[in-house]
Amino acid sequence: MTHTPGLRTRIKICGLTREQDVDAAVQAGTDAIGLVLYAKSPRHVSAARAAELARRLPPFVTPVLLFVNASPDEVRAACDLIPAAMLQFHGDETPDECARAAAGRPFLRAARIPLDSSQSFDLLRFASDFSAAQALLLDAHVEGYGGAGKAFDWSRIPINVSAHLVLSGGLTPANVGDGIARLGPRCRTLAVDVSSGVEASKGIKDAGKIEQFVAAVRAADAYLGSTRHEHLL
Ligand SMILES: O=C(O)c1ccccc1NCC(=O)[C@H](O)[C@H](O)COP(=O)(O)O
Repeated sequence: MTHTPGLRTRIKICGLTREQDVDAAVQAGTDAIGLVLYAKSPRHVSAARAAELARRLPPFVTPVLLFVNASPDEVRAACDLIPAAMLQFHGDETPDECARAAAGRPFLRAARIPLDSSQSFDLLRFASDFSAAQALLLDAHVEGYGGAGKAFDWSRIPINVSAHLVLSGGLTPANVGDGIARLGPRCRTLAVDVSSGVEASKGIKDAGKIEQFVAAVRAADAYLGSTRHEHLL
């Protein structure tokens, strides 16, 4: 199975810190929001604050708790406050460390693709190592681990990744459609994840940009769906 144009591309908005931004993301029709539980991030929220924000979510919008090299105890304590959460491991965690910290909960594993194309990255090997992950989140390898608004070279993704992928890193309303068109056919299902591209400043989202981002994803899905129908005629 690949991410055929009939499938809706799922949308995650990451790095929310304010109630009005959670409401804007929900209102725009996103599928998930990311809450950064990494103390060094400018978008950091405490587990208690993440729980407050997650409480605003209606059913079927998933809170995703983002960790960087956190201990299993830290992860468990946050999950106790937000039992419906999915997890995102965005640091240097090994497959065993992810499994131990997740303790059976669904998780995303960030694959940090080097910006310098002379540095190799074996995504197929990574996918095999992290086969317990529900999806691989593709991001640029940046200082500070993520949320830098930098896009990696999408042509580095192999043609056939038999994994569920989340494309992230430097997405904006202007380039997300191109990303969907290029990566959708290479994976099982595709979601997109954005932080900087819908912000007014770090941790402060812009409701208008969120709307534009969601509209661009929907337009790409509709366009790809219609071109597929043309092929079938
Ligand atoms: O947002 C952060 O500050 C952050 C810090 C450390 C690890 C990950 C972080 N964010 C990850 C994300 O927001 C997204 O998953 C992804 O990196 C997209 O970010 P952006 O390029 O800013 O759209």
